[in-house]
Amino acid sequence: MPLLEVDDVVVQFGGVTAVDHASFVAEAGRVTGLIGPNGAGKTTCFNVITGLQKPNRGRVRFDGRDITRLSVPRRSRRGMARTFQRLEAFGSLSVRENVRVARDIHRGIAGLVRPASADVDGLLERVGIAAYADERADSIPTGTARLLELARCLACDPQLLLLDEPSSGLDEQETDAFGLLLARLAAEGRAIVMVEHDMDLVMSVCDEIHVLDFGRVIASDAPGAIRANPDVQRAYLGYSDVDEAEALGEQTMEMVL
Ligand SMILES: Nc1ncnc2c1ncn2[C@@H]1O[C@H](COP(=O)(O)OP(=O)(O)OP(=O)(O)O)[C@@H](O)[C@H]1O
Repeated sequence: MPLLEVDDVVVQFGGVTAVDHASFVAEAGRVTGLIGPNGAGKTTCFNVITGLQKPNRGRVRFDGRDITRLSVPRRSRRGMARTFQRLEAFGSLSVRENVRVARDIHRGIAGLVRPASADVDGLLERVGIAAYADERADSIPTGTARLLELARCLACDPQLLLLDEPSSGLDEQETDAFGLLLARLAAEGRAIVMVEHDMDLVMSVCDEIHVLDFGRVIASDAPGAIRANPDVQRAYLGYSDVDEAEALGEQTMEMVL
């Protein structure tokens, strides 16, 4: 049974259908990509999964239970954590304090009585930002701040980790290290769902990819099959361009996606 099931979800904003009967799953132990052109509905799906957006129809199930009506905090307590496209760290706190706050809140009363500084430093080490532990969060580079947000999620020891464009701001070397970290986090039994525009990262780290276009899931498959899927090519390139790309040969199309 998949850890996360999104079942026939529809979200409308006035006349705009942001998510259109979307169904997809994410399994524990795997990295799942959610990709699609700008405005395809990826972040709205994340908002529905985490409870920030009420769907007009459809269900979300987590670990076999219907959570469609659960509040954001209750979903978090069940084992979900997410990052946002826009950085959301507490700017005036240090990097270490940001992670400690997440850890202590997650541990509740126990966290207030016995703050877990050793675990916090271990998490900073794990995501590769220990050198920034004492820096203010609003003074660190964007890529480092994204890793800080990942560390804050991990402080809640989530079963499901939802990452919204986690590699933006990372350089090539940091992105490679980040891909390896994601694979290790999944190998621990977590389900990771990632919205990401860096196709090299998506193709190298994801076990399965769901492609959204105008709110609809147009393909769900392994990376190789997604790359070769003509509907996916069309969604990214546009109809006229795909004909042109086909004329130029398959290799050209593969380079685009
Ligand atoms: N709160 C809102 N009110 C009105 N329209 C919205 C709202 N949130 C999203 N939309 C619209 O819903 C559609 C899907 O948006 P969404 O942000 O989910 O797409 P996305 O795939 O995450 O895009 P991007 O890759 O650019 O972040 C877009 O047309 C967007 O303009």
